[in-house]
Parts: sequence; structure tokens; C-alpha cells
Amino acid sequence: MATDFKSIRIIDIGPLLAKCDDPKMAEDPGVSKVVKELDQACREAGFFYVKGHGIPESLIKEVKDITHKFFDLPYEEKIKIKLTPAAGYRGYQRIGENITKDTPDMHEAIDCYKEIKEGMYGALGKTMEGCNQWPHNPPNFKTLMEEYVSLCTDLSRKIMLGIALALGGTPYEFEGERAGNAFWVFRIIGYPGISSAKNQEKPENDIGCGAHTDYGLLTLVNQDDDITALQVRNLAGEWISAPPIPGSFVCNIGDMLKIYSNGLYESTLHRVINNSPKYRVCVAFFYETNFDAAVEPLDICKQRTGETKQFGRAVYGEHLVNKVTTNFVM
Ligand SMILES: N=C(N)NCCCC[C@H](N)C(=O)O
Ligand SMILES: O=C(O)CCC(=O)C(=O)O
Ligand SMILES: [Fe+2]
Repeated sequence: MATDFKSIRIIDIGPLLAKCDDPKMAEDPGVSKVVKELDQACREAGFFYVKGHGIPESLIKEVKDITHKFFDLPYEEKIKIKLTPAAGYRGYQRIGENITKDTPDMHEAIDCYKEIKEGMYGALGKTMEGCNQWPHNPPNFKTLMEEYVSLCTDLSRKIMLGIALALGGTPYEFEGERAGNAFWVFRIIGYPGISSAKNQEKPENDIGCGAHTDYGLLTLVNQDDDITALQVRNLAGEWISAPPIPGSFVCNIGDMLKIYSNGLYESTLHRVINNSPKYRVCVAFFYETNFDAAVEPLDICKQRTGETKQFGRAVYGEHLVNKVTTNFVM
């Protein structure tokens, strides 16, 4: 349950990563400390920063640099990989094409998803079937991003070991049928600065991305170093900034983890407003459950919440399809 937090805590997850292959990791004092911090952060805000995550700083920077280069290209070049329903909602969307609660978002983006082969999840997977549309320009875009996605997948799985412990379970609550074959979403996003003339459209409003929650388990946000634009809503309804902290990721909880935890952890509302004159990029990796996971509160969490409030069951793939099919005006 979120609180009136005023800032977002920073957690050094180094000790957790050092022991993540040890089934007895919970007994390690360094791991216990990380687990405790994760639990506090997830309860008070649903948001935290992670440092000591092991992903090379050079790669984190390259990913943002190449993203700037792509969005700098002329519209005719970017639209070559246009997002369409036929491509499983993968590809490039122009500014204002994504909508949040009826308002166009002032961002452009490339949306990517773990690839789903035809028939893999039957009717449930149909909408999301397709291959990622990577730009050919800049030339090493696909290689770099695939490497990054692979590292983010491993890192997220390890953070989820800690979150499973924080919820009072074994480290492996999110393996197997829950997230042993985790789906992922990857959004490469660009937010024009105020009155930026270099973009094809002048922004209609100042909302880069309207207030929303993320859909899955855990999000890893890699944001530009010099602009504060991401804001997180606390219980009092105040918007608390999540400024960039070099060398860290902003992490937040998604809707599926809220259900698993029976509301102990919340998927907190957040939004993006780029009030800077500079163009801002953000590369967001979303670690999800298995595509076909039927998600319901864990028994260990129901016990802790006194069985009072009960979140309903959700099938992750259905939740995603509901969002994706209503997110765009095309
Ligand atoms: N996969 C994730 N979490 N994407 C976040 C996008 C949020 C904006 C979207 N229009 C919405 O209203 O959800
Ligand atoms: O741009 C950001 O900092 C966050 C973007 C975001 O919240 C999202 O894409 O879900
Ligand atoms: Fe988000």
C-alpha cells in the first residue's frame, strides 16, 4: 500500500546478485538487508532505484545514445517500421498516437515484445503474434537492443528472487508457471522538449505520458541523465519526481505483482512531463509473468493481509491485449 512518501529510496542490490545462485541465499546477512529494503520500498512507494545491478554503464549509455539517433531521423525514415495491429502492435508510433485515458501522449516510441510464434498461445496470443520491427538505421540498433533486453531479463529475474523473499516466500515463487518463461515488453521512447521545433508535430499538451500503471511484474527504466520528467503519485495525491540518478535504474511494480501480493505492494500511478527544452529519451524494460499466467494472490500474501481484501484473478495476456488494443488512435 503506497504511503505519503516524499522521495524514492536507492537500493544497492549487489549482495543479492552475489548470492542469487545459492538456494540458501535468504540466510545471507547481505541478502537479508536487500530483501528488507525491497519490502520497505515496495510497500511505501512501489518505486525504488537500483544500483549495483551489474549492467555495464557503457551499454546503458549506448542504448540511450542510439535512441536519440533514431528519433533524430526524418519522419519518413522512422515510419518505415510503423506499428500496426498486423505486426502484433510492434513498431514505431508517432507523437500523439499512444493515448492514456483519452488524452494523446506527447511521445514517440518503438514498441517491442518478446516474439510470439503463430498459434503459440492459441486465441489468447493471436493479437500479439509477430516479430519485432527493428530499424535498419542506425545499423547496430537491433544487436545492441537485443543484448540489452537479454541483460535486463536476467537482472529482473534476480530482483524478483529478492521480491519473492520480501513477500515471505521462497526465492522461487516467480519461477515455473508464474514467470519461469517470462514475457517482456520493451519500449524505446522519445519525449520532445517544450516548443522543440525539430519534431514533425508541435506538442499539443505537456503530458509526455499520462498517469498510468505498468502491466506486469517489474519495470526497469533507463532515463536520460540530465532531465527530471518522471513523476510518481503518493497516497496524498502529490506528484513526487523520480530524477535521474546516474548508474541506477528506476524500478517499479506492475499490476500482476499487485495481484500476487494481494495489494501488499501496489502498482503505483506515474506520469511523464518533459518541461525541459531538451529532447528526452527513456528506454523502459517491462518484466512480465508468463504470457498465459493466471495470476491470483499468493497464499503467503493472503495470510499476511488477513484475507480481508481480495484481488481478482487475471490472465496476463488478456490484460496486455486489453491495454494494447485500446492504447492507440491509428
Ligand atoms: N507496457 C507498458 N507498461 N506501457 C506503459 C504505457 C503507458 C501508456 C499507455 N497509453 C497506457 O495507458 O497504459
Ligand atoms: O519515461 C519514463 O520515465 C517512464 C515511461 C513509462 O512510465 C512507461 O513507458 O511505462
Ligand atoms: Fe510506466
